[in-house]
Amino acid sequence: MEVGFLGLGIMGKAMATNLLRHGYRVTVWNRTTAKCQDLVALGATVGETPAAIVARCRYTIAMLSDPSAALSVVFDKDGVLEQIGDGKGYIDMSTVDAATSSKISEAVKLKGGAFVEAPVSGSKKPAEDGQLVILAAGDKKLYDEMVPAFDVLGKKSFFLGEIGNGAKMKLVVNMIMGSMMNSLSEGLCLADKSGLSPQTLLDVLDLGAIANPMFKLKGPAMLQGSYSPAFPLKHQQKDMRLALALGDENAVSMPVSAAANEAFKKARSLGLGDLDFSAVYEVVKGAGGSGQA
Ligand SMILES: NC(=O)C1=CN([C@@H]2O[C@H](COP(=O)(O)OP(=O)(O)OC[C@H]3O[C@@H](n4cnc5c(N)ncnc54)[C@H](OP(=O)(O)O)[C@@H]3O)[C@@H](O)[C@H]2O)C=CC1
Ligand SMILES: O=CC(=O)O
Repeated sequence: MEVGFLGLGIMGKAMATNLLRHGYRVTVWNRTTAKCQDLVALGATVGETPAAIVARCRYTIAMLSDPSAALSVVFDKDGVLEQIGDGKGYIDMSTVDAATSSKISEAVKLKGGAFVEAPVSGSKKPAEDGQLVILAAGDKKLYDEMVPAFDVLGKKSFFLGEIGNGAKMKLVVNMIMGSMMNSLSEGLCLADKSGLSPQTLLDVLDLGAIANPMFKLKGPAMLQGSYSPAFPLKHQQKDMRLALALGDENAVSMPVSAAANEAFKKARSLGLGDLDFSAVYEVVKGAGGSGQA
């Protein structure tokens, strides 16, 4: 099966690599062309533009940073829309809001193509290991056709119905994750400032009812001040922002998430946006260290 792949960032590179390793023929495009080279070494072909990829491939997957990138790759010159049509499927796995997804879906359908949104839960390592959780919605026939590829990329796919439901589910999940990361950061700080060992706190957490893979994976690195990006902080803040907008639309009060978003915004303003989202710990530590008891 031949698949086009747009966007070779942290996630896209790992996902396209998995498809190649499982025997898919993959044609890749990335805005910064140099990032295609590692994939070419693994057997990928390079397409010159998103439109050229869609012209060549029956199915094209995108994994792009945010709503503006997702829209640009579809609607701009040499974009997906120029070549999408009957018999072609477009699958956007980026984390965006439901309105962005709906706009893309409507445009693709108007041209006779099929569209599935399929954001993923799981970071760089799950992407490398084919262990993502796929939150799909939209055209059910296209979804069914994509299941073999989703099975390569992930450990479980959910089909959530109409367009927008995948985007919303992903935003709810990441809103919870962002709040949890802030809570962990505050806990590590409080342990430290009150004379406890933060490492012992991690050990205690790991044995109790709130043990989770994120605390286990990120906690020790945070204590080392090591924030090599698996999930860039700027993307986590984008997800908090979009989740809060979903809360606005639905009149859901989310003070915990709003506070977490402020911490991520502060981290971005300090130039930490390209680090892992766990770098929000630096902001919390800074606040805790202000000496205002
Ligand atoms: N990293 C993670 O742990 C996870 C991320 N996600 C989501 O997946 C998506 C990708 O994340 P990730 O791979 O980490 O992000 P990266 O920042 O590593 O990659 C972003 C990709 O988007 C491309 N891009 C950005 N702006 C544009 C634009 N205007 N036009 C065309 N291409 C553009 C980049 O191209 P270029 O190389 O030229 O900059 C790059 O290929 C995001 O929506 C993120 O929220 C979901 C689950 C986990
Ligand atoms: O979106 C990030 C993730 O880890 O999932």
